[in-house]
Amino acid sequence: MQPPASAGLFRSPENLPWPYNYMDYLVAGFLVLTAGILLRPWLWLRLRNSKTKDGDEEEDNEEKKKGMIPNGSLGWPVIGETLNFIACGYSSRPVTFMDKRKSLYGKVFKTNIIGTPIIISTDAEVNKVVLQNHGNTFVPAYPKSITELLGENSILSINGPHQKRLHTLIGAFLRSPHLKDRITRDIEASVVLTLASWAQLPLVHVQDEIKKMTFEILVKVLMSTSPGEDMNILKLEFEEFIKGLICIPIKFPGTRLYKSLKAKERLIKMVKKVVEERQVAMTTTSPANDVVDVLLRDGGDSEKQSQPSDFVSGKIVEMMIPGEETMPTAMTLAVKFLSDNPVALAKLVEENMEMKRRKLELGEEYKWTDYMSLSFTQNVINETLRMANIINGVWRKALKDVEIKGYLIPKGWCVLASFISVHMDEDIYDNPYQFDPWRWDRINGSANSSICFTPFGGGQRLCPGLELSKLEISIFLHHLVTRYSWTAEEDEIVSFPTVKMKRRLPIRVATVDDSASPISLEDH
Ligand code: HEM
Repeated sequence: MQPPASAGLFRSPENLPWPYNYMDYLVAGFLVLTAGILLRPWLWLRLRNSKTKDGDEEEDNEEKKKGMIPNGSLGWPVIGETLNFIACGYSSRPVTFMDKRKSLYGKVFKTNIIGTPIIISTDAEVNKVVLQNHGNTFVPAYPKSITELLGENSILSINGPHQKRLHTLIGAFLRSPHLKDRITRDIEASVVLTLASWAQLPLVHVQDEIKKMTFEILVKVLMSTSPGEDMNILKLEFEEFIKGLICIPIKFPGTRLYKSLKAKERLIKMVKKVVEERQVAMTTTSPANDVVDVLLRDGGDSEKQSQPSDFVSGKIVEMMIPGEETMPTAMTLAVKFLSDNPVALAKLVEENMEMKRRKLELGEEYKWTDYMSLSFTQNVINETLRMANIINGVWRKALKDVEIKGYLIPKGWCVLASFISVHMDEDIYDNPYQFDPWRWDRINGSANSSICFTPFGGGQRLCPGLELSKLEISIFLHHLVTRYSWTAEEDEIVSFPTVKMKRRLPIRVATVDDSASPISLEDH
């Protein structure tokens, strides 16, 4: 019998026996194997969630007892719903991905992104539970490139008592009035100089120009290094290092990940030099001046031992990551939203000019508490953070089966607690796409305000830089609006892979009031 003309994946060249030649078997075998491997997670997900007629009754009951895996679609094999997720991220409304599924399946739904089963929560109460756990139920889940670059013991990925201890230690320092008193002067100096330089330029790309300033402030807080040659090298190495945070996780000479790991080594070496010098001159009598001091002194009382310099240098480099990108983005977007909302800007100018006049009359310099007492300015900052969604949610992995509000999150699955969905939910915020700083006068103090507003996360991993960030933005806005005016060119926000201005927010700055001020360039 002859094979049909189309039979065989590779047609037998001559008279090899029917049905197929050895190449056909090889290729068919390969395809079956590949399909098997690729389909496995998808099939597993289907099976895990389906209630088959002949399914194990005991397991079925157990599932009922524990709640149900949320509804949703797992999309295509392997790629799941990744393409749609990314496409929405690139659009002007990244929350569309969530909104569409929320209307189909409810506030908590399942999906599959890059072959990973994920439960996405757009429910503020579920998010609260995910954030609040103590590291024994949910652990941070980052892409492989990030875990490689952070290392196993990074402050961003460790769990349990060690994380709690470090978090408390660093948080207490960053919130301390001693730091805020001291750092206010440094922030003012950087802001005043930066803004003065902007007024000299024909066009300022806020997103780029602001980065230098926020990095300098961050490094001052972490290790007291002042602007200069070392700072410039540190910044260059850091930029090289973070380029690898989102990349293909392949590590050999020439790859992005490899270059970033090398930059991290050089960065740690530079920081270590500062740490070792500090170790020699260390006293414990005066309050800690920076995070290096805090970490070196840790354990001084109870264990009578300082942390080794390797450990401290590693932590300092890791702490540059969460502060470096978020701060400039928050300030850039504040400028953007104010440019688009002249009424809010006028109110902001009024409040800040009023404080400036008062301080001048009293002949006092600003205290950090003055900046933080400006209620409309704080409203502007909250509204910016709500709409900006710089960290649009946090990813966690479940260490065991967990039930929240009747939803089962199975062991091994990822959960995305979506902050952006809550921040842009019209049932929570009326006209969520409208920049309305006045809304915070209505919201503040209401029952759900804290769980529905989480730009800094919450629970065990609540951002320890929260208060410092707000202080820094307040100082920046104060000096911007009391001394300068600006016109912004057309630009739009993009949200993927991180929040950015498409054209880096070009503005033209003009000096409106260089008269006497509690702060002047000469002070610095
Ligand atoms: C507008 C600015 C900022 C935003 C929106 C922001 C947001 C966040 C969020 C959402 C988290 C929680 C991540 C999670 O739960 O996995 C976080 C954690 C963290 N942030 Fe910030 N952050 C900002 C500025 C800063 C600054 C200036 C610093 C440093 C001085 C900082 C240091 C940290 C650290 C160390 C963590 C990890 C805490 C832990 O896991 O224990 N952040 N931040």
